[in-house]
Amino acid sequence: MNVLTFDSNEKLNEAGANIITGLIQTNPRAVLGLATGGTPVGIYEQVVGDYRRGLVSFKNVRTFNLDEYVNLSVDHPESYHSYMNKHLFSHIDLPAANAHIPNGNAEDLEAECRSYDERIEDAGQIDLQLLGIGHNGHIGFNEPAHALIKGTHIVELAEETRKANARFFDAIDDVPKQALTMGVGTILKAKMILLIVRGVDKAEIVRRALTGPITTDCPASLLQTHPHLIVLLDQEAGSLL
Ligand SMILES: O=P(O)(O)OC[C@H]1O[C@](O)(CO)[C@@H](O)[C@@H]1O
Repeated sequence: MNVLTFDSNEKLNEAGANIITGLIQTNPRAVLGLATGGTPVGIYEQVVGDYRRGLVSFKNVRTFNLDEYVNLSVDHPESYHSYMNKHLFSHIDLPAANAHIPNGNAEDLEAECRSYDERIEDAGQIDLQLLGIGHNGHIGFNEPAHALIKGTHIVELAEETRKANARFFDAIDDVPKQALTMGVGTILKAKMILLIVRGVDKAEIVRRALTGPITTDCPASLLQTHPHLIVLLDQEAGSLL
C-alpha cells in the first residue's frame, strides 16, 4: 500500500489526475472504474483540464461506475448518471457507448446486475478503480455487513449513508433507500485501486480501514489485501495514521 498525504486540495487533485492521465497515456484502451460523491470532483476537473490541453484522449477508454441509486430518474440532478455527465463525460471525448453505469430504473434489477457484471467481464479486468469511502467504511455502496457480496447487487442503504448524502438532496426523505453497487469482489479484482479521502470527519474511518482489522464491518479494510493500492489523503483525513 502506498499512502500519500497532501497539504492542499489542489496538490491532491493534481496527483490523482496524473495517475489517471498517465495510465491512459500508456494504455489508451484502459478500463476505468469510476466513483461519484463529493471526493473525486476536483480530480475529474483536473482530468478535464488534461484533456483540454491535449494530453489525453478517451476515445478508446471504457468506464464502469461503481453504483447508482434505485428508482431515481437518470435526469434527476443527483443521479450518478447526471453527476458523471456534469463532472466528466460531457467534457471529454469518451464515446457514450463506452461509459457504463448501472441502471437503477431497470424493470428487472437482478437481471441488470448480472448484465452489468457481464459487461465488466467482457471488457476484461478494470485497470484502475477509483474509490471514495463512506463514514462507515463503505466502498461503492457496499455497506458494513456480516457478509459482503462479490458481484453487482441491490443494496439497502445504511441510514448513516442516506444522512450523509442528504446534503445533495432537498430532504433526507428524497434520498433513495436502495442502490445498485458493484461488489467488493469486482472492486478487489481491479489491477490498481486509487482510494481518495478528504476531511477530518473521515480520519477515524481512514485509520480503521488502513490499519484496523480486516473485517466486513468495515468493507474498506479489505483494501489492505490489495497488491496495488494507492491512497491519496489530505492532511486532515490522514491525521490519525
Ligand atoms: O465522497 P463522499 O461524498 O464523501 O462519498 C463517499 C462515498 O460514498 C459514495 O457516495 C457511495 O458510493 C461514493 O460515491 C463515495 O465514494
